[in-house]
Parts: sequence; C-alpha cells; structure tokens
Amino acid sequence: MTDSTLASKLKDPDLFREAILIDGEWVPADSGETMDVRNPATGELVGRVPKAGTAETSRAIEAADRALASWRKVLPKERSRILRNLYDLMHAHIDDLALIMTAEQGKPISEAKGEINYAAGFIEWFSEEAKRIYGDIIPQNLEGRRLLVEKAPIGVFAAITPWNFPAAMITRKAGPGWAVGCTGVIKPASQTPFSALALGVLAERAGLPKGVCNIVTGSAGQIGGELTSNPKVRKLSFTGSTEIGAMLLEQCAPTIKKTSMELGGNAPFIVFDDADVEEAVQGALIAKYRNCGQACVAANRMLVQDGIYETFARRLAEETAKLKIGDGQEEGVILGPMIDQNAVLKVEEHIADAVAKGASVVSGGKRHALGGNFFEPTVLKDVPGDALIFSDETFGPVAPLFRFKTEEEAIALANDTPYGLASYFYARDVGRIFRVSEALEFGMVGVNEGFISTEVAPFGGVKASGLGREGSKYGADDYLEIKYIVMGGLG
Ligand SMILES: NC(=O)C1=CN([C@@H]2O[C@H](COP(=O)(O)OP(=O)(O)OC[C@H]3O[C@@H](n4cnc5c(N)ncnc54)[C@H](OP(=O)(O)O)[C@@H]3O)[C@@H](O)[C@H]2O)C=CC1
Ligand SMILES: O=C(O)CCCC(=O)O
Repeated sequence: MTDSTLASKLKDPDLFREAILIDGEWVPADSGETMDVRNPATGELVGRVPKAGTAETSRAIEAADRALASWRKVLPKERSRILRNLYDLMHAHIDDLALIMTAEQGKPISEAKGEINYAAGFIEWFSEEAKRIYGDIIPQNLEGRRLLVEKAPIGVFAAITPWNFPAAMITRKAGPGWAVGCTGVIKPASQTPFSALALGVLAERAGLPKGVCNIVTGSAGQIGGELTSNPKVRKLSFTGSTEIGAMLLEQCAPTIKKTSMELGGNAPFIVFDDADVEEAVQGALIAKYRNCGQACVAANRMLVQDGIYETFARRLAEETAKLKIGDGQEEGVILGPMIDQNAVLKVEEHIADAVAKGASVVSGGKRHALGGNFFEPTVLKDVPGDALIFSDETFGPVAPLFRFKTEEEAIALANDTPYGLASYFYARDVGRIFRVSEALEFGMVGVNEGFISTEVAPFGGVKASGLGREGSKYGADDYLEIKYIVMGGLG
C-alpha cells in the first residue's frame, strides 16, 4: 500500500495511504475499484485511492454518529489537547505533507509548506477556542425564573473540499467541528485526496477517537448524495464552485441541514491614482498569482485609474515576466502547473475572448514551453468591460487590466458581479479608504494588502459567493446549536 515512488520519498512513508478511513479502519472501496491521482506537473501516477460510493459513505456517517455520543462529552480541555497534538504533528511532518501536496496539486513546495502552516493554524486556533465556547445567563423576566443559553455541538458534519487548497480547506472545517465536540465525514477532491488521507493518519496519531474523523474518496455524486440526504448529518460545509454549492444546498433542503458555502469569487483589485504603485504591484503579484491564480480569493479584475494606468501596467508586466515557472518540486519555482487541461483551456478562452474584443497581451499570453498544464503568467491591457473575463472567474494566472476614471465608477465596476467574496484596493487618501471599504459589496476587503487569508480572521463571502464564515472567533458558530433553557419555581 505504501510502495509508490512518492511514499519512498517521504521521511514517514506511512503518511501515504491508498485507503479510506471509516470508523478507525483503513479500508478499500466495497467494489475494490480505485481512481488514479496524477501529478499535474508531469502527468505521472501519484497513486490510487478507493472509488467509494453511497454504502461506504453511509457507514462513515454511522461511525461518526456512534462516536458523537462520547466525543461531545470529552472535556473541552482534553479535546483542545488532542487538537494541539495534531497541530504539533502537522508541523513535525511539514516536509512530507508539503511533498504530498506538491505531487498531487502542483503548487511550489514553498507554497505547499505555507499552506500546511496555514492549515495547522486552524487546528491551533480552534484547539484554543475549544475551551471558550461560552453560553449566557439572561436576566430573569419573571419572578422565580432563570434563563440560560447553552451552545451544543450540532452533531455530525460533512465537509466537501476542493483541490486548490487540499489541506487548509479541510482543517478550516474539521478544526472547529472537532473542537466543539462534533464528529465528521470528509470528502476531499478527487484530484488531491492524499493530503486529506495524510491528515487522517495524523488525526489518529494525535488521539482523535475512532469515528471522529472519517474520510471517503470516490464518486462525488454518490458521496455527496448520501452526505446531503442522510438525516444524521446535521451540517454540510462546502468549498468549491457556485454551481455545485447551489446544487448541494438544494439537496440539503429536505433534511434542513445547516450549511456553510465557500463558493466562487470575482475579486476586483482596484488601484487608485494616489496608490503607492510599487506596493500595488507587489500586492497584485500575490493576489493574482498565488497558487497559479487558482484561488477563490484571487484577483480576477484589475481596475486601474487613468492617471496611474500606464505605470502600473508596465511595472506589473515587468514583474510578472520575472516569475519562474516549473515543477513545484524545483528550487525557486514561483508558479507551478495548473491543475489540469480544462483549467488551461478556460484561461486560453478568456485570453482569446479579451484579445478579440480589443485587449492586448503585455506579458505571457500562451502555454509555457514546458507544455502540459504549464501556462505563462499573463497581463492583458485595455480589456473592455464586455470581455468574458470581467464576469467569469478565470481561476488562472491572468491579470486583465480595466481602466476607470472616478471613484464612483470604480465602485460600480467592482460591485457589478453576482459574486462577493474578496476585494482589494490600493489608495492613500484616508477618506477614500473608508468610503471604498464600506461601499464594496464583498465579505472581505484588503486595503493596501494583497494577502488576506489567516486563521484569525473571518473568511467568507456574500451574494453568490456563499454563506457562513470560517476561521476566527466566528468560525465555530456554524458547528453549534443554541439551546435556551428556562427554569421556573426557583423563588
Ligand atoms: N471557491 C473555491 O474555492 C473553488 C472554486 N472552484 C471553481 O470551480 C471550478 C470548477 O472546479 P471543480 O474542482 O470542478 O469544483 P467543484 O465545485 O466541482 O469541486 C469541489 C468539490 O466538490 C465535489 N463535487 C463535485 N461534484 C459534486 C457533486 N455532484 N456532489 C458532491 N460533491 C461534488 C468535488 O469532488 P470531485 O473532486 O470528486 O469532483 C470536490 O470535492 C473552478 O475552475 C473554479 O472556478 C473550484 C475549486 C475551489
Ligand atoms: O480558494 C479557495 O478555495 C479558498 C481560498 C484559500 C484561502 O486563501 O484561504
């Protein structure tokens, strides 16, 4: 089971699992079928995971439901200690976890380590929060009464996660779930299951009792169908496309599940005339090219004011051209491959459409000489507002520059999208900073800052970008039910 090339490169080959985790047992799919996982940089086989479906998912839910009764009663301090163990283990195995992530997802090793740190950060944060789930005492409204509010774990949660952040999207959901006493079933993306399975190994070693962490790989439709229809699942947390999120919401409706949805974005990145142009360029490089542009918070539309437009375009193109592309395992690589050919095709479609409508390519613009899934980071100038890239999330390394004249125009353009996840702007005028921050219809605003993600702040969007917040002191709320208790006859 651990004889693949990847396993042989790991300091701890036991982290590489080609099995699913149900009730503390590592098992194959009932059918024995598997799915190949390929390295997006090389096309090589990384390994095979079980192609599980409805029956295995149902058993995983049963296991989580059985484990719930005792896990919810474990003292918060003890749950906290176990999660802290997991945090420590993630750090102790960061090299292996990063190697696994780069092999299946493609991101550079340095970025993969950054993600493991980020992912472990959620476990650390919620290990601390576990001890601080306070209720309330409400001032009595009648003689002889006392009114209490308790917060109780919601029950079994399901987490469906994407391929772009294969570790952090899991810990951001499971961390608060486990911390407050819930048990769960995790369905990782089919393109990046090994990071999830490695976390499962560490979760067991950390001391999570069997059934608290279950991980099922396989048919998304069947696993998702069971997770959303089974009444024992009380909460679904999903990160992925808006289309699938909307479908899962519908599927959850008959059993009235609580849901968190982290869906698509179409982030504006606004550069005003009074911005520090060099800071804006540095921010744009992070907001645009992190994870090869494959992030829901990635800057999708660069809106640049008339007076600074030419300078910003030139400097962004110069810095973009310096970015080293290659296999994420090579030293100094900043941009790895895209996840697959469909992603490359979408980027090509967006560039071709913009150019046909009058835009010009000032850096990149085509597949990289390395071939496969590698694409040159691209800057497009003079992109018209009717270009596809204005309204559709590219999810790739393309920075399209749109021109605007006034602050009002910038705000109107920025908000002209059904999405509302991340937004960014660069300006110096304090009045403008407040006005624009307040006018942007987005869940998150980066002001003179291109990197907004952290476990200490609430991550989430408005409109078609989703429901709920993850991370921060708010992140546990979605895994809790509020219970009101009134006691009478107390004198
Ligand atoms: N907001 C975000 O963070 C993300 C946005 N996206 C956007 O979505 C586009 C498509 O990416 P993609 O990976 O296909 O995103 P999806 O929304 O299809 O996938 C995200 C997760 O949902 C699962 N899933 C897919 N179909 C179903 C289903 N019917 N029932 C239950 N679960 C399901 C996937 O499983 P499986 O892998 O097995 O198909 C994966 O685990 C991207 O190009 C990007 O624009 C993508 C990823 C993250
Ligand atoms: O793109 C996503 O799916 C989540 C964003 C990653 C992050 O910055 O937390």
